[in-house]
Amino acid sequence: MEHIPYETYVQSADYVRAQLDGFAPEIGIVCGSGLSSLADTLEGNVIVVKYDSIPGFVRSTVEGHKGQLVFGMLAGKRVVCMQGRFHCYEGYTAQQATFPIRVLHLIGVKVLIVTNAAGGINSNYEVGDVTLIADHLSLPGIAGSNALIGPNINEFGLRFTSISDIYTPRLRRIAAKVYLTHTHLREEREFRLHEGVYGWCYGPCFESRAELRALKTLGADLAGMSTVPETVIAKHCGMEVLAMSLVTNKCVDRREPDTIESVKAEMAGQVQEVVIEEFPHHEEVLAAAAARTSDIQEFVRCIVREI
Ligand SMILES: O=P(O)(O)O[C@@H]1C[C@H](O)[C@@H](CO)O1
Ligand code: HPA
Repeated sequence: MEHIPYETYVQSADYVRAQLDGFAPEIGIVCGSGLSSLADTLEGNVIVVKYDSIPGFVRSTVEGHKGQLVFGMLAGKRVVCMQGRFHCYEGYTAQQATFPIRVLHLIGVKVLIVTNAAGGINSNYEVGDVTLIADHLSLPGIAGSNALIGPNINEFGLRFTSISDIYTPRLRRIAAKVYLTHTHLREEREFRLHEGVYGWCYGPCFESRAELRALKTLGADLAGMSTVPETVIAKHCGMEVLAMSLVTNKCVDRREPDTIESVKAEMAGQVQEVVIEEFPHHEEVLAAAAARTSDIQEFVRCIVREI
């Protein structure tokens, strides 16, 4: 794996800063699949910097991820939105995928809000619900895919970083309070908020039934293909982190019916019940995100106001 040296991040940050005419964002927002329009709500003198112009940035290859940084004001705060993120399943190393996060840190971002689309493993979760991420389960991380692998860059943080409080309690409390005090979000818009554990899966396959059962047993409420490398890198360089998932589909973890038993029953002339199950696909993810995008925009705007 090729190590990205500190100087490359600095060069990239210098380039981005030079486009900003003195604007210094304090809050960064990563827009998940289908949630790019969060950036459309920025106000003031909005500045757009395309990823393909920034040294060190790779290319966004996934539909629903535009590939640009958008700078502007949100609820009175200076903000930068990542309209599109990089995923390891696109063939990028965790360091390449998280490169922008360190660049945001270098240009002054102190708080990172990460959004994503995820599958609901927890059977109480419905499509359209939002979950504050309280913790994550990173099987790839445990097994050796961690964005911090390689020489430590001391300028960013410690070799051994505790991630016990990676999802900053102060920010989760703000988000919870916003939710509980904005009755119209809960009542008129039927916006349900949970708090749960995000299970990072490498992708790009959606998970098998057995994998989902294993994730559930291990304590994951959600399955997703992003976020964890970004939040680990953000924590390493001292940012406060708030992460939330939009549940875009329900995960099917039911066992496959036993083929031998069903063929036996068929041969004995018994009529078989046909169970039609909906498996996830990316179009469904984008559609579910589009349906909730304005509520999430409002939720994030209210949170940003309180930070
Ligand atoms: O970037 P996020 O995590 O929001 O996107 C999810 C995971 C895959 O990229 C995609 C699957 O539909 O949505
Ligand atoms: N699994 C993994 N990632 C996802 C899913 C899912 O079901 N839905 C959206 N992103």
